Amino acid sequence: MDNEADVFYRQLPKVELHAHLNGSVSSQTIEKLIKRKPHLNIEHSMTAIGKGQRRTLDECFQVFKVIHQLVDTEEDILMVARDVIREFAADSVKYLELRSTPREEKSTGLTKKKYIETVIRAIQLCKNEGLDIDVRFLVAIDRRNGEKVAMETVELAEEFLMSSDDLVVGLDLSGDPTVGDGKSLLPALQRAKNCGLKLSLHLLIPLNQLHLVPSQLEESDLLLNLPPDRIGHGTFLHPEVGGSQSLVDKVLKNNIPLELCLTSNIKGQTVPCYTEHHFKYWYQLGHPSVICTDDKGVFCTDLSQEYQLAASTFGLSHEAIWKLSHQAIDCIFKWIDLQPQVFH
Ligand SMILES: CC(C)=CCNc1ncnc2c1ncn2[C@@H]1O[C@H](COP(=O)(O)O)[C@@H](O)[C@H]1O
Repeated sequence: MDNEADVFYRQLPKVELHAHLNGSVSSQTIEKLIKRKPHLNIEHSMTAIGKGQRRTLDECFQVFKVIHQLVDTEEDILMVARDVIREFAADSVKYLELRSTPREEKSTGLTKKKYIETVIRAIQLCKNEGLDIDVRFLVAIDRRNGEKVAMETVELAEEFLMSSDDLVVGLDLSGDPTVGDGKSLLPALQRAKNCGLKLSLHLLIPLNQLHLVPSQLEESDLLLNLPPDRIGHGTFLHPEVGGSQSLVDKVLKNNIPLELCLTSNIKGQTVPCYTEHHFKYWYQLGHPSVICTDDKGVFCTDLSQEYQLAASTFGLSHEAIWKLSHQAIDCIFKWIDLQPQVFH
């Protein structure tokens, strides 16, 4: 990215609302982690999906397991979070919401509480460095871990909502969509909502699952009834891709912004190609659709590149892209009390 058009995307003030911490680790940081843990015999090819490559959903989730092996101490989390924040700042991201699943690692003494505290410390250190970026945190629930862990995670998030000086703003529901039962997580999500945590929920079904698993459509319907404050991916909501008009109507009625991650969906094969990405459907409806990276490290991308891809795929002018990035800013004012001048 270095010609005049690229500079436009690079300099565009952007908002990143959907970034999983451990999926956002750059190759430079992975190199540092590999050096710290040579005994794991992890190669860089095991932690990223390169240009033109695609993986099954299951293979994508295996990649996260490899990265988790590399990031298992407080020091690792601190380094990873600081590097990720600096990289987003260097890409002119002015507001970043990181999300991450607190993990316990008995062998290193890491607890879920220390995990969250460490991410918060990284955010504060970056603030002290004077980086031009406002960073907030969503505590994530991995649906694989079931309802008990989900409820414990909500309780932990609730504690930090009170004590983190507005840095912890909400809760994310993520993880392999083919695993676990979203319905059983409803009480935890409802509790989160009741205590003032904002909810961003992954509604993501792989293409090859469509029509085969009606329970997943039912699950999405139930999750939409909460309703969430934002939707991650929303890959199958509209009727043309196996969803339904009633799902679409719920999203429209509640004006729930969508976090859309183009390259992630192509490389993870939940969408067949860029031109068929559901961005087009929601954008044409004029619905708040926020371009995001999902896992910039794993999918070898960044937010500038994702905006540029949206523009070239769907024929958007610089003016339209500017409006799109502004619409993303509007989405966050509903969540937090931010000074608008941050973006000027
Ligand atoms: C192909 C593909 C992975 C598509 C969509 N992307 C995702 N969908 C659902 N959960 C995710 C996705 N990307 C990352 N995650 C969640 O984020 C975790 C990694 O970040 P962290 O450890 O929470 O900091 C993964 O283990 C997974 O639970």
